[in-house]
Amino acid sequence: QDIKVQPSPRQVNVTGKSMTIPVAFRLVGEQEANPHAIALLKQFLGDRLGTEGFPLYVGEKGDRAVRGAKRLIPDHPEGYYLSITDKAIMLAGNDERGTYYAVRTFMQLFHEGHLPFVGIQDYPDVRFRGVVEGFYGTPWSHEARLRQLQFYGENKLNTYIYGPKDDPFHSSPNWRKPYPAKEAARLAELVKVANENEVDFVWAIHPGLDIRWETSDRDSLMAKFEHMYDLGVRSFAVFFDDISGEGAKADRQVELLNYIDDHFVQVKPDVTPLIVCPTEYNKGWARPESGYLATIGEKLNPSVEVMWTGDRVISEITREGVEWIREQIKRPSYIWWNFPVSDYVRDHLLLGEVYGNGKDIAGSISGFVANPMEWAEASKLAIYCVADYTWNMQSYDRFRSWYRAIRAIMPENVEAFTVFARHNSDLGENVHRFRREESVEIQPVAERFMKGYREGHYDERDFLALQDEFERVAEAADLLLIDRENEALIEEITPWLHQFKILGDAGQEALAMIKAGERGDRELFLRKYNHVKALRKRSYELERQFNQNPYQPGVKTGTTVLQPLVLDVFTEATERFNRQNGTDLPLLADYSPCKLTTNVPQLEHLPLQVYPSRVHLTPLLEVVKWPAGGYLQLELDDAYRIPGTRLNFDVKGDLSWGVMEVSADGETWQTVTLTRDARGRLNGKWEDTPVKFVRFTNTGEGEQQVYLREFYVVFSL
Ligand SMILES: CCCCNC1=N[C@@H]2[C@@H](O)[C@H](O)[C@@H](CO)O[C@@H]2S1
Repeated sequence: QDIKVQPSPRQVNVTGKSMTIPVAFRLVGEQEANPHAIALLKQFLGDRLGTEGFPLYVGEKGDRAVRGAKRLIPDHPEGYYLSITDKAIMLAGNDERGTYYAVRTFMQLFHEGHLPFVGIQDYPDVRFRGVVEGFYGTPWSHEARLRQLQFYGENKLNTYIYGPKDDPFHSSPNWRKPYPAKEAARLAELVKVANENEVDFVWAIHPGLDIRWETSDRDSLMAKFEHMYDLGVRSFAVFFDDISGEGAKADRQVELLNYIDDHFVQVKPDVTPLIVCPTEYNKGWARPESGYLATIGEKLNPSVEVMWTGDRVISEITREGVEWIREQIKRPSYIWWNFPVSDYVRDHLLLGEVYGNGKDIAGSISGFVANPMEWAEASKLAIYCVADYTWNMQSYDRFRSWYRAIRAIMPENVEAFTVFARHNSDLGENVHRFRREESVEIQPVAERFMKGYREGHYDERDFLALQDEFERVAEAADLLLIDRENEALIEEITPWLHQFKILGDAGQEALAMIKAGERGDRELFLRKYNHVKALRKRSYELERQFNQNPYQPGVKTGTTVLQPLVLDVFTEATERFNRQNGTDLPLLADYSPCKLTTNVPQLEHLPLQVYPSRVHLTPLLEVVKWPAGGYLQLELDDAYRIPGTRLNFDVKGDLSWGVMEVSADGETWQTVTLTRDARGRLNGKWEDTPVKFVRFTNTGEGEQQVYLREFYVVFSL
């Protein structure tokens, strides 16, 4: 039978024969083998493991128990040789972690009472593989992290980087302080569980927002690392990302990092290489004239790992891209891949396939860690696929891996979760312009059907296929809402499941409008029309109630194909009904009363949040580089007696470099004085004249670096 092992092993030799599972195994090598591997084996085999029975040899290269396999063990970090014959079983690691991985693979070979006779030689493509908890938003809970570490052990991921932006002891101002006892105990427990799962727990510090380049702060940082070392941490990172000003200076950063490397990492016997997040962390932001990367490349100790997100903040990792950065930093880069992170599209779940990264990049990278969603369980889909991809790139198959991930995470509801994940994978319009495929199978059917329907002749088979898909959507939502196999996951995605149910119902009812219209059954048409409008309203109310946050509040699902299809069918059917019956049934308003124009590159595609009386700009997480002459303008669909504008550029110093203006016609502008309120936000008010345009311009001499925390216009009370 074909061997199903996750991640896909490199070299598998099957004989096609197998044996029934022995009732007892005689363990040989317990004293010398990796204790975590032995513990895992004991936990898995239970009382079948003892001093009698079928021989089971376990150990690392050089151990007596696996002496016979010496030249068969791959000479690669974390590599292993596994063999099952009618004589014995051999689990031989090239190092301690390799032995652990051999056990993990062995556990997956048990199948319906049989063990296949097989020889496996296996090792990972990428040295450091795993997850960086580096997103903005609610940090993962302690329980979620424990489940994650277990999941990484199961999937041969060896790295978890702890760096949640919103943890005050990771970032400013409390990075200087030790953790309080309760948090410290939890971190110590995470380190212990990480070790049991052969995962390096990397603790990251984010000092750049307020670090002073003096020995006092350097000593504070060293003391904090010692504190973390005492908690059991043996892997460390320093994040200099998303900062501006003093903390962003390359030579200062390098001086500090080399000091830490020389006086901490290199002197401790058991600390893994230091990892750094540079300030210029993607090619889009790299400024050769700044010399930042050149300084890193030339002066930073070669043993320090340098992270990189690719050509842009959110981007696919290509061979060309990693070879470019390797030239700059004079070492392989340690990839921080910003997927499935959704802190810039918080109303979406990213459950789609992992694709777009090169299969030929292993030679130019030292690490590959995924930055996940704040939804820990939902992120496992992508993390599973990243484990497969980074272990064995050449054999990676994006669909096979995704499908296996679904089976691993929701074994009792594979079909329902597949339907749900299929339609919750794209991000919608976003500031990074990063998009993912969604509803791939049904998309051509939807497109062909709408075209046919508009031209007056659609294919009934398409109609039925769409009806069937919407039925499956509704069914999947209900099946998953009552699922108990992974309650933590269901709890995370429940708002989206409710939205998904509404979508499934609305799709079926919109299609029923078509049939009622064709039959001239006015009463039935009106029933379906009213039902769809009611569903739409429920959907809006759900958006207002769940997942509220200052960035992208609400709950979006099926936004790329299914939602637009419901709207198109509803609109077309209603317009036809109105023409045939001389009625004026209103359509579903989906307009936006406001347009954004700007010449500030990072703001060009910023989505707007429209509320009944306000228009919000989506706040940005990153530093915005605002060039001289750069402007941001909101144009409303009409002139409103706007009572005011509020903006909150989180900058040190004043905003004298900028001016806020309003206009009724886009020709004559009047300046608005900005006053700062108690929370440091700037409010603009003007006398009571109609306004259609609001703009803010950098009228100063040079580029300004700001955090765009809040910019909204109130246009009716
Ligand atoms: C080289 C690695 C540094 C990456 N640092 C980043 N910081 C931000 C993260 O906290 C966010 O989650 C990510 C996505 O919005 O964007 C950037 S990516």
